[in-house]
Amino acid sequence: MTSDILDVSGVDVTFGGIRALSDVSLSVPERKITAVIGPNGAGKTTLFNVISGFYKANSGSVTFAGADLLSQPAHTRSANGISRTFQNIALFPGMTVAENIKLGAHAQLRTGLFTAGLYLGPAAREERELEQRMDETVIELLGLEDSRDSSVSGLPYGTQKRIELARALISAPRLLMLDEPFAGLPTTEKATMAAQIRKVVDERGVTVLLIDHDMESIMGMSDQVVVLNFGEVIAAGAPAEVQANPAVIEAYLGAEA
Ligand SMILES: Nc1ncnc2c1ncn2[C@@H]1O[C@H](COP(=O)(O)OP(=O)(O)OP(=O)(O)O)[C@@H](O)[C@H]1O
Repeated sequence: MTSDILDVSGVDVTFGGIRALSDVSLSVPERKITAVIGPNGAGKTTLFNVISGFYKANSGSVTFAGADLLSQPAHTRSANGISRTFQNIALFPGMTVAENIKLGAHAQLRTGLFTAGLYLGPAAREERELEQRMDETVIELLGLEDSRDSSVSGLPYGTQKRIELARALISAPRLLMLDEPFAGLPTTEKATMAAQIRKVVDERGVTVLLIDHDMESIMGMSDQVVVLNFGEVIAAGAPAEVQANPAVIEAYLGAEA
């Protein structure tokens, strides 16, 4: 049996006169893939930003593994076991793939980037352990062996997306939040990305919550789909169920009109 690892309940967010989220509730089952979809402006990014602690909710609660998240600042999410990627790739182009990935773990290192310069012994040991963990876990899992020591600039977009995924995974999160993992990918690479996200769930036991517009990828890979429209949840369930829901069809047809 699967239990829910994340519970969003009655969340309201307003910006001036705009109600970006209205009484939003959803549950994310552990070790499953949940996708949040909806037309442009539906509130998907706002929901991600509330869970991440970047936006304040006017009311409601977000509970992760039993802990109340909304009372904790954004920088505690990593320690809580939550990691995320962003809509636009934010890698350091002059650094290598491995260096970029390691940055994802530095919030967790005891010595940290700055104290590393002062206490070389423990820092060097921690760095070595981190490299080993990186090679054994994310590099191999995401098939980045060949580009490990290459500079990020010049690598194909699909590889850069995988590096972002690896950077979010190196901290061994329980919940991985992916903001548009399929955006900008050529069709041939979408299936690879979907398969790798599924691998992360099945082999590492990570729970995935993602936002995207790519219906084919989402419907093919998700265990649960939650649909937002004008800041409200209008449907939630298995992909086939959601696809056949008249309110969902109406929301998408309305958005195209
Ligand atoms: N920081 C902000 N200040 C003011 N309004 C905002 C802010 N962030 C979002 N909004 C508004 O809240 C609503 C929901 O926006 P949001 O970006 O969450 O939608 P979305 O579903 O992620 O859209 P898209 O698919 O286009 O990324 C929109 O009306 C948007 O203009």
